Amino acid sequence: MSFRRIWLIGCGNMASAMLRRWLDCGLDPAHVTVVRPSGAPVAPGVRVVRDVPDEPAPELLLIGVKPQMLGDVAPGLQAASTGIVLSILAGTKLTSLRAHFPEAGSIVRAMPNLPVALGKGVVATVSDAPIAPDLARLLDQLGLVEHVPDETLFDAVTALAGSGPAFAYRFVDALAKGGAALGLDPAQASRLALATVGGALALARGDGTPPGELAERVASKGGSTREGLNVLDTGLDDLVAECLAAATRRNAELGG
Ligand SMILES: NC(=O)C1=CN([C@@H]2O[C@H](COP(=O)(O)OP(=O)(O)OC[C@H]3O[C@@H](n4cnc5c(N)ncnc54)[C@H](OP(=O)(O)O)[C@@H]3O)[C@@H](O)[C@H]2O)C=CC1
Ligand SMILES: O=C(O)[C@@H]1CCC=N1
Repeated sequence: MSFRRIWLIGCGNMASAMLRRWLDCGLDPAHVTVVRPSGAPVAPGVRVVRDVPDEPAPELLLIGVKPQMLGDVAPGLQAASTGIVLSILAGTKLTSLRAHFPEAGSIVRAMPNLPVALGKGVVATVSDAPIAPDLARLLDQLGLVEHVPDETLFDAVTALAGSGPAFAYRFVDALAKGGAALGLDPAQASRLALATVGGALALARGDGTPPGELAERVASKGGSTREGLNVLDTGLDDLVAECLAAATRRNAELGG
């Protein structure tokens, strides 16, 4: 048995990426209702409404609005939140979610990232009860699922995995810009950067060799890669650590 009634409250960049994957994996669109102020269509067969329907509560209620909106939307969701509440809100803790949804059967906090649209994302979870098998199946379809039982680490997980795609895209852009600065055609440099990083990650994933070791394999002794790595090694680790710390701090602020 899988869920027959799933409501998504908000369907922006992140929730729509999750829904896209679930529909691709065979979720019946007739089982899905999206509540969004714009009423913008989502996918064929998915009901989209502007207001919370006056109907029996869904089995799964996904909260996909911005964290700052939670206080506005929660009062209108009391009757709708008696099943499983799944929150993807950055920063927002289980205790806060429980306060907003006191009647929820269970509350699951998940932190997905955009590649879930292709089933190649990451979803970190923490919950106030064991995750129901039907929900676990849906989450598994999104990519790597990591349970993070210590919720105090969730802001850091959000920085690394939730925001991580943005940081990775910045690196790809920097590679392309660097190539263009050396005279390559910018469009060609972008293609080269994306294909190079995509291929490098595919190799790392398939190979099982730690990325640090793979980097050493590219850097032939006395060769040019070493010269480049020497430059990165003067500050990349510190810069990325600062980047994650800044994002982690902001997640904590968003949580109030
Ligand atoms: N973007 C990402 O990569 C990630 C985001 N998240 C989390 O996902 C959540 C959403 O982020 P994101 O998708 O980027 O944001 P978006 O701005 O893309 O989407 C926000 C959604 O909220 C909807 N909305 C606004 N007000 C209401 C309301 N009153 N009732 C119902 N829906 C409403 C909007 O509706 P409409 O479309 O009609 O305007 C929109 O669909 C955040 O909490 C964020 O922390 C987590 C991990 C990664
Ligand atoms: O930027 C944000 O607030 C959210 C959290 C993780 C990714 N996007």
